[in-house]
Amino acid sequence: MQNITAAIHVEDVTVRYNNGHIAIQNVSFQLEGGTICALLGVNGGGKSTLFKSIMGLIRYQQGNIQLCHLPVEKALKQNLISYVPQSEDVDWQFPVSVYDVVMQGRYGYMNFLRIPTALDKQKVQQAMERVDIQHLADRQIGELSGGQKKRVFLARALAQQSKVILLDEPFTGVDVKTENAIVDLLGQLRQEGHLILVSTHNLGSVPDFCDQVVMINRTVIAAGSTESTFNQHNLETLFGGVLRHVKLANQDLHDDEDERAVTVLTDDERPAVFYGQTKIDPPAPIRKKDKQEPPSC
Ligand SMILES: Nc1ncnc2c1ncn2[C@@H]1O[C@H](COP(=O)(O)OP(=O)(O)OP(=O)(O)O)[C@@H](O)[C@H]1O
Repeated sequence: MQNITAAIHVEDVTVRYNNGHIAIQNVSFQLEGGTICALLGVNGGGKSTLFKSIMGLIRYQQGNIQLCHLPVEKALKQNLISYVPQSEDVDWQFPVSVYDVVMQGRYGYMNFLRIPTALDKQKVQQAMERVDIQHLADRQIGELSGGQKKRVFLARALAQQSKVILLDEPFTGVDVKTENAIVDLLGQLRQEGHLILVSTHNLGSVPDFCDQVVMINRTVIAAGSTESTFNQHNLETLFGGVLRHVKLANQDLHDDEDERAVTVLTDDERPAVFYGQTKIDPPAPIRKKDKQEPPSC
């Protein structure tokens, strides 16, 4: 157990659901510890399916997955991997307290009677404090806000002390403060040698906190360091269009010379600005007295 290092090896994995739909096909990539990797893709691109395959929750028809250089089943038994699911995948009506949910992270260390030891209680307390939810310990999970629920599941992952952490859209529905707190926490976990795979639709923050990127649309479109992979070509291939105002690893993608996505329609003195099909807040109207007169000669 001492020499085990965080790693995910996915090799040529294909998942076909019972209705015949192939959700992911020939997916391959490798990640090592001390890394935060963004998993990016369109809705329905196969991100959750990939997470569930890595967690051993669904079967794949082809290929192989190894966690920390072990078969998935063994890695799960050794508590080497934890999973923060999408909110939609959780039954919030289930009558269980915040403390109990975080304690679930310790189940793998208990025998079948599931009686927590002093160490289990200590780890749960520490995990709740680390994400600042200790004051919510006795609350029912279903009573919490979206951001609080996310933090509860993060605390469960922390209590589990796993080497690999999968997070399925942790930033959906959370405020900026909570998002920043989660990003800070992930940075600390990376420093501690954990491997974090995080799916997100929040492209703007990817270069700020992720050092690796895997782009998936049924199969892997691109994978590698953020610097070499999170670029305009790959993003446009992945999302099938023109992207604007996304901060790339080394530069800003915005380019006013590119007329494909930005249309400025002059409406009297108040221009309307569109990014693709989306109208954004127009700039302040140009007041006549602000207008510069051409220099007189
Ligand atoms: N249980 C299922 N049975 C059949 N098809 C499924 C099942 N779950 C997902 N799918 C299909 O597999 C594809 C991939 O779904 P998945 O949930 O993995 O995508 P995703 O990338 O996580 O999407 P999102 O960004 O919307 O969460 C989709 O076309 C979806 O409709």
